[in-house]
Amino acid sequence: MQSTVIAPSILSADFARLGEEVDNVLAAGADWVHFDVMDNHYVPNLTIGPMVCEALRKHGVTAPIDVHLMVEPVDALVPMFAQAGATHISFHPEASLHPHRTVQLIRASGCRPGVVLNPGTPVDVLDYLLEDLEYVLLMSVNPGFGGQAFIPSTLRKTREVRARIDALGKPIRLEIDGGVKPDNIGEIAAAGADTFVAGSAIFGQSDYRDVIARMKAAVAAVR
Ligand SMILES: O=C(CO)[C@H](O)[C@H](O)COP(=O)(O)O
Repeated sequence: MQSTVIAPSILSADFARLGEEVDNVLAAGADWVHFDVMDNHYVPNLTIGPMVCEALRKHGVTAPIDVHLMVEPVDALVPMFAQAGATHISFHPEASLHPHRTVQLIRASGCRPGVVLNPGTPVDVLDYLLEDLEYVLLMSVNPGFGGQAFIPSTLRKTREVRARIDALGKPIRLEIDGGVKPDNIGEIAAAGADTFVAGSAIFGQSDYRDVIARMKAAVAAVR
């Protein structure tokens, strides 16, 4: 079983104080930094690029940086993020002309590859990709914005992908992103997830340590 990872999404951080916000969530017990890249093309929003990732590394952040590319096309950004200090890079397979080649490119760039399934994307997209991945990211909201409600069918999809990973027998992480909160993270973990992205649930609270501890306790109670 993979260790539990809590990955705060900096989409909900105070961007005017980003370095300090990231320091604070990591000091409060977060494991990874989740870095949402939106291009106003693949998704109807615009966020941050490799320069901000590099700035976090220069600021002294040493934790894994989990870059979620909500962009189309994908490949040109992969080496840029690898160079900027990303450790994990995930992308939406329908946004790449050759998704398997993109997986190879991420690995060749020195990062861990993941693919992202939107709420309406069938799990079959994993058929010929899963064995070459380090993680699968299931979106539990439609991508583009923080603060949306968790879509319940994600639990069924989480169980389906968990079964595929277990059948393969490889240490592939199963990450869930969107509407994850202390009061639903337990059932998400029980469905088979081990890696949890949370934006508004963490950055919307004043006490990051308390909310991260409550999330980890809820996961530990079912794993
Ligand atoms: O990828 C995302 C949106 O596309 C965000 O990471 C996600 O929505 C997290 O925000 P919240 O926890 O507030 O739902």
